[in-house]
Amino acid sequence: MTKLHAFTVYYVKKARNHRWRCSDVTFWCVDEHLCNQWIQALKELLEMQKSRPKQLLVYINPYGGKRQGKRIYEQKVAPLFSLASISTDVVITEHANHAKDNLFEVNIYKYDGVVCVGGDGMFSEVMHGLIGRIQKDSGIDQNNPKASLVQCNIRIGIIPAGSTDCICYSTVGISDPVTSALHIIVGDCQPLDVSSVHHNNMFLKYSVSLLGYGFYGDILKDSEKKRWMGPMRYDYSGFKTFLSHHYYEGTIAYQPAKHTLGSPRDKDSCRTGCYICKKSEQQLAEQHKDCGLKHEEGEEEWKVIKGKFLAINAVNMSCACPRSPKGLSPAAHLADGSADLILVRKCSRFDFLRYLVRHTNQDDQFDFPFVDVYRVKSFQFTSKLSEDNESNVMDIGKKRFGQFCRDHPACCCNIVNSTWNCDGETLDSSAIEVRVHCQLMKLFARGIEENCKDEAAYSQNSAEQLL
Ligand SMILES: CCCCCCCCCCCCC/C=C/[C@@H](O)[C@H](COP(=O)(O)O)NC(=O)CCCCC
Ligand SMILES: Nc1ncnc2c1ncn2[C@@H]1O[C@H](COP(=O)(O)OP(=O)(O)O)[C@@H](O)[C@H]1O
Ligand SMILES: [Ca+2]
Repeated sequence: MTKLHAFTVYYVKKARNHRWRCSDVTFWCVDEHLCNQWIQALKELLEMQKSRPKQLLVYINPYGGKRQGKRIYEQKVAPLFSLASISTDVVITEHANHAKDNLFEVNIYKYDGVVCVGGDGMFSEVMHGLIGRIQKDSGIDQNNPKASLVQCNIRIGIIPAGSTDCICYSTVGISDPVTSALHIIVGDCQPLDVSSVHHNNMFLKYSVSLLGYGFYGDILKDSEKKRWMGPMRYDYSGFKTFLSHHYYEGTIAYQPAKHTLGSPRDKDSCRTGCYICKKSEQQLAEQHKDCGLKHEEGEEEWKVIKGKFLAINAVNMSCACPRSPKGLSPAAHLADGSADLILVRKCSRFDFLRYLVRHTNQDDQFDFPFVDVYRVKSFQFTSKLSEDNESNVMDIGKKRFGQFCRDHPACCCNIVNSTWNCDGETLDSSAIEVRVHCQLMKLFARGIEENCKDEAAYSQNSAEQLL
């Protein structure tokens, strides 16, 4: 009998709904020399793909979402990394801020990327560690709201194992650990806008997805006490917050994003290879070339809006997630240097419910007289309460009354502050200054791909990426 020689090629197979799977094909050959030539040629081809990571630093939050992070990583992700010859240093976090603090201590420059296994909160922690570390190493003071921050070129990979997983869903199109692991292995790169949040020249946080005051801030504050419920806590607190129907009075000042081509009411969404984000990338490169001539932001116009709001949401991306597959702002861009500022004014409970329901169907959620949306590059918010406090017109009795009303479910009074929800973390201050930093960081992702039209297209694409 003739002796057969063989080698197996592992590759990415694209399935429905942006899901990727690892598949394999084995080649048989009678000629051993020919077989080895094939193996050598394939290895050389893979070696030429410089964007593929070889060494990764992995942080796992064992308590995120349904507490499955460790199992998901060990069973679904680690075997794929090992198949792709990626070496890893794995840290299972022991407390909040473990990953962030660790990123200030380790030699991050020896890694091709950092992977976080968890939800948006865990991603936020890793992002703060990386961006903070790069600024520290570059001598940039994060407390200066006008500082030009240094871009972070170490990519972050997200293995979704949290409660909302909006950043993963909005950049990949699905919350699926295997799909995300494969995007990391093939070395995808998706730049991402990051907003910096300051209060009185003091750095508070960075945000990449939702910065929400009012409705989403109140949901988060209430849901933190119910962490034991897992992802369901958001449904419980969402329902409770909807019933409480609190509105908040305040002033917003914003600078429109004039540099970008799109608008929040566009019908087209940001997709892989988005030309609007590419244009912003070119503008950024030009700005870096002649940084001395950079337009001073302070000189550009500010628009001011005062009012009573049920929700103030600033989103750097669509914020699509399994709860709302089109997101809070379906036409927001991942990397155009702008955020969409959504103002939901005081309205009836019924109208607010109609607004919320439109996040789950095809109808336009901005087509309401009480909803306004602006594409901005920076904004500031001051609540009526802090304005009053500053001008000393607030007496202690009024403050006490505020506390009383907040705890009273039937009362929608407006003399207490809400909390800012910053990518799932609460902020201590209600008065904030926000500035969008175009493409400050990068993810192992490629944005959401246009849907394949038919089965033939699936099989055509399937052999595209070898592992
Ligand atoms: C009548 C049905 C109405 C349903 C409306 C649903 C609209 C949902 C929009 C959700 C936007 C989510 C934006 C992302 C926020 C996350 O950063 C944050 C933290 O995530 P994680 O760390 O993974 O827990 N999640 C939230 O703030 C939860 C919002 C829940 C809203 C119900
Ligand atoms: N070992 C740990 N124990 C407690 N909290 C942690 C731990 N590791 C990370 N965290 C914190 O948990 C928070 C939520 O994590 P995340 O993974 O986003 O889960 P979820 O999506 O369920 O909120 C993050 O802000 C992170 O700082
Ligand atoms: Ca953006």
